[in-house]
Amino acid sequence: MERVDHLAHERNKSEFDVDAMKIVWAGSPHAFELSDRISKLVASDPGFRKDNRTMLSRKDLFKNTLRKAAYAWKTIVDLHLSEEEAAKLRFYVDEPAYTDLHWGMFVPAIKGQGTDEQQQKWLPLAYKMQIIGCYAQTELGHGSNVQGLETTATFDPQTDEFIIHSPTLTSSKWWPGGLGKVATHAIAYARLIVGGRDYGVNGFIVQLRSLEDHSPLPGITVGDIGMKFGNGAYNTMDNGVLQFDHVRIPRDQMLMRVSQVTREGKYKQSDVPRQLVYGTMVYVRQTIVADASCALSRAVCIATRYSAVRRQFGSQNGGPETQVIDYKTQQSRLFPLLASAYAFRFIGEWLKWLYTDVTQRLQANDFSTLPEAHACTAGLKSLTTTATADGIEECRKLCGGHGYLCSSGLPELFAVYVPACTYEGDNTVLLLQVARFLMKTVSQLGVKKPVGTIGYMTRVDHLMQCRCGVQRAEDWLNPSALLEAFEARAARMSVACAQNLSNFDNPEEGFAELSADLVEAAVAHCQLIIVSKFIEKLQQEIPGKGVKQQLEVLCNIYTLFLLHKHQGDFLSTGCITPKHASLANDQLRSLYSQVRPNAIALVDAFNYTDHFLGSILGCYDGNVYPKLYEAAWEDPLNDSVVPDGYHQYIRPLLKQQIRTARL
Ligand SMILES: CC/C=C\C/C=C\C/C=C\C/C=C\C/C=C\CCCC(=O)SCCNC(=O)CCNC(=O)[C@H](O)C(C)(C)COP(=O)(O)OP(=O)(O)OC[C@H]1O[C@@H](n2cnc3c(N)ncnc32)[C@H](O)[C@@H]1OP(=O)(O)O
Ligand SMILES: Cc1cc2nc3c(=O)[nH]c(=O)nc-3n(C[C@H](O)[C@H](O)[C@H](O)COP(=O)(O)OP(=O)(O)OC[C@H]3O[C@@H](n4cnc5c(N)ncnc54)[C@H](O)[C@@H]3O)c2cc1C
Repeated sequence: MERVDHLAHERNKSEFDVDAMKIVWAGSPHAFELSDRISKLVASDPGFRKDNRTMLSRKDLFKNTLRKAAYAWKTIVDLHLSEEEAAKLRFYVDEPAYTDLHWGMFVPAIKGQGTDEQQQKWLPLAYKMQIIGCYAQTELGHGSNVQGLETTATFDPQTDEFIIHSPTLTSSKWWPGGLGKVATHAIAYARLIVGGRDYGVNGFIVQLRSLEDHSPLPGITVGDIGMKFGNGAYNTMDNGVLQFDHVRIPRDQMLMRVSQVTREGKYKQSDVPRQLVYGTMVYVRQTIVADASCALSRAVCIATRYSAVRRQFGSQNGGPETQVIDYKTQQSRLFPLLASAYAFRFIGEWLKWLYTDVTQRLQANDFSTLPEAHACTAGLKSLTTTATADGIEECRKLCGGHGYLCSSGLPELFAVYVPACTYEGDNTVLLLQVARFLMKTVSQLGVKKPVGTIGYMTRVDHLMQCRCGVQRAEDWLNPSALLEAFEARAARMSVACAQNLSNFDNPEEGFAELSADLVEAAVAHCQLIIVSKFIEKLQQEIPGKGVKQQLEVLCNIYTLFLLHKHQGDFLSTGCITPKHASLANDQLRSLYSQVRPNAIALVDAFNYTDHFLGSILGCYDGNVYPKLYEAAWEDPLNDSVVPDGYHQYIRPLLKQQIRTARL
């Protein structure tokens, strides 16, 4: 049967080269080819079907995930996929699994915190999946406060071993993914105790389960922590609980890049900063930022395609009703999210560069950029995950009632994504880290020259008093005007916090009291980073007809939308006047009209297969209604016309004979 493209008229309207935009989105021709090939491979393989996930019981769901993970591994081995191809394959399989933590945290923790010998011993086993690892840091009583962890690792010089122990209920490890039912090993974080002295938290490689029959080793109590938010969703993951009862491990299973314990029981600190114990979190926060654009673009693709298909009101003389994408309110909710998806794509790319740079510097014993890398990864993780989680939910609402159906793909996407606001650092806690970095920067102005993402602070005197030069709406398209407004707002908010802090005798008390303002200053700083990197990206040559122009429109939408949303900050700090705010709003409306004819092509540029999108509302051909209708009949509840339970619970009701005065 011939397939009709219900969105063809939309695709014909586009004013730019979609294939060239696909390459910009992917990052390079190589990245595009890789992504395109692997996504099609996964989509065409029935072994990776995922349309029944929300209907399965937890046990069936979990077993199905185990099957898929094993099948993915077999595919990787059989096809001799490279590391890069294998990672893409896992991404397109699109099912949270223990493998995320094995490859995403266990392996990086050994690479980042293990000595050369430890890497040589453990990495080959992990690469071949002869051991499966997880990252066991969080405990029942402490997640954010890593220094408050209670698990102990006490050195026993008699046997040259550490004794890993959970002294209290609250010291039980709680949350690690992959731990509950699968991992054979953990990087467990514990307080290092040597000669009766507490040297703080360190990582240890601990075997949890037998490699023969998978039973927990002596002294290990381990299990799953139970159902989480949403059907399907993150319940494919076995987040676990773990208690140690005096478990002994050899001394060389302490990760010893940052500090060491000798055979004689001497504690030694390397000349690398102690904060490198937190290095895996910096790495994963960076990957989470890169991943945010994937989740947001997916939701935006669904909502944009469906908004072009859906019609409500406005029929003239029996003609077609209005496509909901043509309503200005729909555009003002949807297009900033489309622009954010692109903005997050580019900030993810930049953060990857920053992370690579800091890693190379660390290898050369240059630790100078570590605080900035920590602040950037923490702040951008917080900003992008909050905006993405909120954005997915907004996309659900943009799809009206049908967005609430699991077959829209949006409920599951939201349920899988929303814990990103919590894991790898609660988003507020992370913004407070950024605020500390900003306050330190302001307090050292004149002593230490701010560089990198805080380089704008060198012009603090100018930024504290500059006036916005915008006179007409179009002036807001000038990148310098936009940048200066964002820099001035960030600088003024930080300086105001620093001044207020100086009124407190005890700085920590002041920090706690002013923490809500500090979080807002941190948000302003992080938004400035995203805006400035988007603008920088557009200063490069970007090939393809009309591609750069579309990206300029999106960059302006992203920036002016933020200015509109946070106009309270801009007005109260005197960076702009109400007139400037009103002109920005006029310009924003004009930009929405410019993006409208290109909206479908801009989401096509994500190059998502229907399999990956997992959404009837977002399907490429826009043939939504027949697919929704068919899918309804496939629900197990429709297996029989008369439901199970009719004879027990419905018929007796209908047949009851109640004699009361009223009836
Ligand atoms: C897993 C990935 C899989 C696949 C990859 C593919 C895609 C990825 C996309 C998605 C991921 C998908 C699935 C993953 C799912 C779940 C994984 C979740 C895993 C976890 O959650 S692991 C547990 C994470 N836990 C946390 O994040 C805890 C948060 N808390 C902290 O980080 C810290 O405790 C703190 C920073 C909040 C405070 O610590 P502190 O009290 O010790 O610090 P101080 O405030 O006193 O600071 C001291 C000093 O150190 C500096 N600092 C702090 N942290 C760091 C750091 N990380 N790096 C460098 N420096 C750091 C701080 O600035 C201070 O410096 P100063 O100069 O002294 O001021
Ligand atoms: C799905 C999922 C997967 C996870 N996977 C892993 C894993 O693989 N390995 C692992 O080790 N951990 C994992 N975690 C745990 C995760 O890292 C922690 O939950 C996270 O770091 C937050 O810590 P918490 O739960 O202690 O939150 P809390 O710190 O208890 O936060 C509760 C509230 O207190 C606020 N708060 C806390 N401290 C402050 C402060 N100083 N100032 C102001 N407000 C504050 C927070 O903003 C929040 O609103 C996972 C969690 C989830 C949800």
